[in-house]
This record gives sequence, C-alpha cells and structure tokens, in this order.
Amino acid sequence: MIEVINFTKHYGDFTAVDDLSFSIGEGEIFGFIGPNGAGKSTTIRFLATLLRPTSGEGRIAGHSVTDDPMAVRRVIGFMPDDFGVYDGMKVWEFLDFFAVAYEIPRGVRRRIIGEVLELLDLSHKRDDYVNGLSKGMKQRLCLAKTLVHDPPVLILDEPASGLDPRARLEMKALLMELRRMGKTILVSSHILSELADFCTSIGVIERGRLLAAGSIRDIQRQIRAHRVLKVELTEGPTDRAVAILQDDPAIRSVEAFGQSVTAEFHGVDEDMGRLLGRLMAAGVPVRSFAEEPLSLEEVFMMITKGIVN
Ligand SMILES: Nc1ncnc2c1ncn2[C@@H]1O[C@H](COP(=O)(O)OP(=O)(O)OP(=O)(O)O)[C@@H](O)[C@H]1O
Repeated sequence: MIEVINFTKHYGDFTAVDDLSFSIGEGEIFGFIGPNGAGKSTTIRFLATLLRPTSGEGRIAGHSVTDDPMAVRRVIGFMPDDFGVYDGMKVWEFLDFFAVAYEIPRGVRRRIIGEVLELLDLSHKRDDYVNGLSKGMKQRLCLAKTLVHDPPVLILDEPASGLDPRARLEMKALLMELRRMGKTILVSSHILSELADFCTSIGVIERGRLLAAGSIRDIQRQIRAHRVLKVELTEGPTDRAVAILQDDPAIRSVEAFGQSVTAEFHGVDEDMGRLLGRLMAAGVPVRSFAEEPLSLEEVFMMITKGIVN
C-alpha cells in the first residue's frame, strides 16, 4: 500500500534522508521510529506530496507520489506534526473546511462530519472554538480531519507527541480502531513504547538511514543471535526445571530467579514443544512457558548508536 524506493533528500550539502527504501502492506500499522532529527518528517512530507525528493520514488496505493500527487492526496489522510488552524474557527467549521477541499458534496458533509466527530468522541465539542480545545482534543481533531474523505491510508506524524498519558492511551485506542476499520497506517514517533504493542511492523531510522525494518519479531531475531526462553513455575524450587533445561542440546545457559527460569535457546520451534513436554512429564509445575520478546526499547538501543539528539 505504501512504498518508498531509494528516497534521498538533500538540503544544500546536508543529507537529511539517504537512500531509504521500505514498504508497508495493506492493513498494517507501521511504526516509523527514530530520534529527533532522524528524517521521519522529511520522509512523511515526501509521502504526503509536500516535499520533492532529491532522488527516489514513492507510491501509495499504486499512485506515484511525484508524478500523480493529486491521486495520492485522494487516498491519504495526513496529520502533520505541527497543527495550524485559523483563528476563530469552530470544530465543525474546521472539518467542513477540509471536507470542501476534498470536494465532498454539500448534501453529505454534515452527516460525514457528524460521523467523524462521533468516532473521535468530539461530538460535544462541535460548536467550540478550535483554539480553546485542550492539546489532546486538538490532536484528536487533527486526526478527525484526516478521515473526512475516508482515505484507505493514514500518514500520521507524531500524533501522540505532547499528550499526557491518558490522552496517549486514547490516541492508541483510536489508531487500533482505525486499523480494525481497514486503514493502512504509517505512524511516526520517537517514543518507542507508544508504538510497541500495536504496530504490526516497524522501521527504525537514524541520521537519514534505515537501520532495520520488518515485523518486530523479525527485527528481534536479526538482533539477537539466540532466543530467550522463560519458564515460570507456580510453586516450589526451580532445581528440577533448571536440570532438565541444562541437560537439553537446544539450551546453552540457564539462570533461575525466584519462580522463574530463563534459558538461552538455540533450537527450532519444535524444540520448544519438546522441552515443554519434558518439563511436564517430569511433573514440573509450569505456570507459563514462552519465548521472551525483546522490548522495543532494547531493540532501539541496540540498533541506533544514539548519535542524533
Ligand atoms: N527545510 C530544511 N532545511 C534544512 N534542513 C532541514 C530542513 N528540514 C529538515 N532539515 C533537517 O533534516 C534532518 C531531518 O529532519 P526531520 O524533521 O525529517 O527529522 P525527524 O526525524 O522528523 O525529527 P523530529 O522528531 O525532531 O521531528 C534534521 O537534521 C533537520 O534539521
């Protein structure tokens, strides 16, 4: 649904984005992660047809970003990182302004605006002035305006930036709802935990270069030479579990802490099942048995070198 092909952007002598390529499939939520100044907004503005590339290509729903920007604008909803609004505009007027710009006929505009306000839980603010809204509500309104023409693709530049924890959670719930509605979503952030638990894939960018892209699971695999297995017991000493794991050819090292045992796993998926079978057969009271995922923070720290601030 979204393709970036060898995108490069120079500002004078400075290379903001360097030969970036990635693609996002239909129905995905792609988390575009990188520290400040990494090149996220530059890439996003290119995809939103607002910035010409020095070289490279972008395609959205099959339309070329550079050759057919009008077609691209019809299929995307774009939320910029800076939200500008004219003074003295009410919430419904703001949405109506965009609806007119998208050539939505007068007869259906009122209904569509009502639906979008409802979805974003802003119906009660319909007649309020935009400038009087809280930051969280402004962000929601900005998301609302990306939806008025019902685009299949949403491109959102730091939609949760500057929000308090509650408003962040609300924003996350909204993005998940939009995905359920079938939207393909690119969402950027420099805060990993914002994206960790609901993105289907991520791309990590630093100093204009893509350091890793793919599903979180694949990236974790690329980074970690081995997998980590965590077994938690309901009760009793961990000695038996430790002995069984240590004795297994798929395991290299084992550590026990409280009721849990962590092991460095070098086998294939079938070995996991076999190991669980061995523990159960030996009567070890297993409460949970699972591969321990890397946190996105860990992934990020391992991939980036922290050069950009
Ligand atoms: N118009 C411009 N002229 C010169 N340099 C620019 C311009 N726009 C961006 N840059 C530089 O390009 C680099 C990438 O900027 P960009 O805004 O894409 O980063 P970002 O990852 O979105 O960061 P942030 O999270 O701070 O928004 C930065 O070093 C920035 O200073």
